[in-house]
Amino acid sequence: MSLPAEVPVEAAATPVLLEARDLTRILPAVVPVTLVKDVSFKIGRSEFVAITGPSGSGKSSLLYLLGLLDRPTSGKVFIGGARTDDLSPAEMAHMRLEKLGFVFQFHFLLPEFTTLENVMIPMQKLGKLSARNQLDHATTLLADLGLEDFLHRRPAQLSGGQRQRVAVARALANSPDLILADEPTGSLDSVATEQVFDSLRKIVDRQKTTVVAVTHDLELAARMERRIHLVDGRIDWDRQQA
Ligand SMILES: Nc1ncnc2c1ncn2[C@@H]1O[C@H](COP(=O)(O)OP(=O)(O)OP(=O)(O)O)[C@@H](O)[C@H]1O
Repeated sequence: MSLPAEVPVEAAATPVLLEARDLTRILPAVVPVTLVKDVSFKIGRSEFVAITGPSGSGKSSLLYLLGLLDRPTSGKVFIGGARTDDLSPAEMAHMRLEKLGFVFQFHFLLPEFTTLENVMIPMQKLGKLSARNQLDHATTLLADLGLEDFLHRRPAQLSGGQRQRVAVARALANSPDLILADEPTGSLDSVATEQVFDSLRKIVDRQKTTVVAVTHDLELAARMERRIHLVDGRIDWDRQQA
């Protein structure tokens, strides 16, 4: 069943953390390519939101705009009520480091570093914690995700699911308000998918972090509280789920 475009969801019960306002992204070319068109929504704190849609519908492009990895052609992204369109590239990078965490389909862990070191890297970059506290925080995050026995292993010595959970821990390193995940379970088997999904669920429930995840897995999408469905770069529908 297809609902009319941009069905409004109920007013968010929690304060708005992320707002997309009339986002459009067009790639300039001889024949311009529209990746995202007139997308608007508000996402509250500690919401767990799936972005779904057919291949090529603009899911990743939208996530890059929300994550300040790309700039819209028109429209704005607000994070914590603050506009982001007037930020310099350096300010955008700082906001990504401080407020956002990213999980991609492939883990992008640094192969020469251990699990602990990979999780500590974003903390070192932000420079807010002492070395001792970085170590303690990374150890706690990894233990929370069931990885306490793998702290000193390198990525090649871990399973796919373990690697992806390390990537989730790394995304949490600087206690972000928002985790953006692009097909976080896309390269995993069903057991590892379940483990990674549980990790994300824990983050939402325990730490009240907002998670927005692009997924092709409709069974997983059905287990998130809200689903935004894209078709041809536009919101086809946006629904709260039981
Ligand atoms: N650099 C680019 N140049 C030309 N077209 C592009 C570029 N990047 C994306 N596109 C096109 O924009 C559209 C949206 O791409 P996007 O990757 O956001 O879709 P998606 O929904 O994430 O797809 P998938 O589910 O297959 O990953 C697609 O038609 C894609 O081919």
